[in-house]
Amino acid sequence: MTTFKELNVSAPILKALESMGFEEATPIQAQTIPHAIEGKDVIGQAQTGTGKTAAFGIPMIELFDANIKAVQGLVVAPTRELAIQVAAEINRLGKFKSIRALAVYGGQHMDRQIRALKDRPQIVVATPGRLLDHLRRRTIRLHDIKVAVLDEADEMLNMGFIDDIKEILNVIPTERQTLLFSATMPKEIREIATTLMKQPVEIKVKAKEMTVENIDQYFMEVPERFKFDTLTNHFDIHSPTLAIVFTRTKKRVDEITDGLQVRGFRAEGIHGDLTQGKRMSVLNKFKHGRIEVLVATDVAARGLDISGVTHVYNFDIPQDPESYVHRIGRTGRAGRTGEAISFVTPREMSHLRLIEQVTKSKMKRLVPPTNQEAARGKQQASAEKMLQTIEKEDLKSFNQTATELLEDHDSISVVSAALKLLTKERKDVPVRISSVQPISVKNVRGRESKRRQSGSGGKRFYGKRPQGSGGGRGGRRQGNFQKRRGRQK
Ligand SMILES: Nc1ncnc2c1ncn2[C@@H]1O[C@H](COP(=O)(O)OP(=O)(O)OP(=O)(O)O)[C@@H](O)[C@H]1O
Ligand SMILES: [Mg+2]
Repeated sequence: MTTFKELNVSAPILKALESMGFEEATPIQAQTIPHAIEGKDVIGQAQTGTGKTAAFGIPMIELFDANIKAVQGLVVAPTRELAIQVAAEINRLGKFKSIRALAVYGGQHMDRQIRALKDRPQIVVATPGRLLDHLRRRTIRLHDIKVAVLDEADEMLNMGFIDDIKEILNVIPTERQTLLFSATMPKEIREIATTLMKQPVEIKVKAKEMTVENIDQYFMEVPERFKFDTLTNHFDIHSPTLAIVFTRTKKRVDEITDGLQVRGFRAEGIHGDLTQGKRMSVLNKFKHGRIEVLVATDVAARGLDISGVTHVYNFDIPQDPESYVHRIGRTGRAGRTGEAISFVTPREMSHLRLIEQVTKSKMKRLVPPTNQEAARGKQQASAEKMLQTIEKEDLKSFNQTATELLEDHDSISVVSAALKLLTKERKDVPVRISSVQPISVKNVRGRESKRRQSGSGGKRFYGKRPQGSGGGRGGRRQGNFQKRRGRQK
């Protein structure tokens, strides 16, 4: 265990860390902060939710001068929401040293951003497209940059972003320090990365699996046409509190969201075709628990830190193993537990095995729940509500009526009626989700060989990915109830 003081972090940052409730450095922080403060280039790889943001945020704040009114640090992140989140975390860390970070991203008014940039924040956290816009309009100067960070580095250096990143890095002085972070770093990407760096120190927090061990991983073999009913049945049994449901296309995000709403779940979708205002409002609702299910493309797969996500569903299994790691990493963060459930069509079983192999993790098979089990699950949730009321509430004022009821009716009928009233009628409206091609190892190989022909020699496909994600949360109440009854999960 390493304290931040032992890492020679200065007083204003220690004060901020204390106010944030960070008591000890996480392993990636303990291992990277000293090298980064020394001025070394670093490639840092550690599992999802283990504090990589502060691992690059703290050294930047330490190295920068609040009196210099110029952008001294740049963080590039793949999505707008992530840029906003990273800037917010850096602002919390830098508060007592007056180091400010500004998020610069697409979908926001250019004028407003230009004005904010004129205030000369010390750190800019940007998405690549918008940053290039500013560079071309000369509304941002990157000449004083001392440290450049690629968060989600492997994503930033895949085929979809590499040219933008090179264009950005070309503008930054070569004596810069470059820091790269991600939970995944495929070998091919690591090779590209090192060409952009100066003798980087490579830090890989040793872990048996690429995924976090406090996420329980499951899969269900379920034909495409039964996926949606399986999802709502699972919700009924586990009553998720906050869940993300990841799916492959924007269209499916919309369809699943609509279907969930029709069936009475508080769900909203997020994907790249929505306005920035809508994306933010959906995410905020989810963060504050005003919706229980977030349906998403991979746009929400990387980096987002939403506390209390209990369940991640892969409604569609992701194309590549890295995407799997990042998607399920939206739960089980900062030492918490979580569950990940992946739906796999029979033809995709070999793809699931490939994901297990690459991530060195094992998913346990779950049998898809039946409608009867779902109906019973909902009753149990109601029973749990009743038990909690018995334990916590003062029921004296109801006693007289209860006694009268029991004089005329047997207790089973009275309790059954109470349960019926408490249990939400399931709106069994048929929902049709338009189907997609199953992913198969063959598909992936096809793309690989295309990539090899283009001379990249990669083992897997790292092209621009579809954006999306989703989620939900589930059943602590239910779990307690079942435990009391001594039932297995
Ligand atoms: N030393 C610490 N002590 C306690 N909490 C911490 C510490 N460092 C970071 N955290 C918290 O842990 C959570 C996860 O951190 P962060 O988002 O930086 O993870 P990450 O490694 O970047 O994950 P991902 O790979 O998903 O991007 C955040 O809520 C963060 O505030
Ligand atoms: Mg991160």
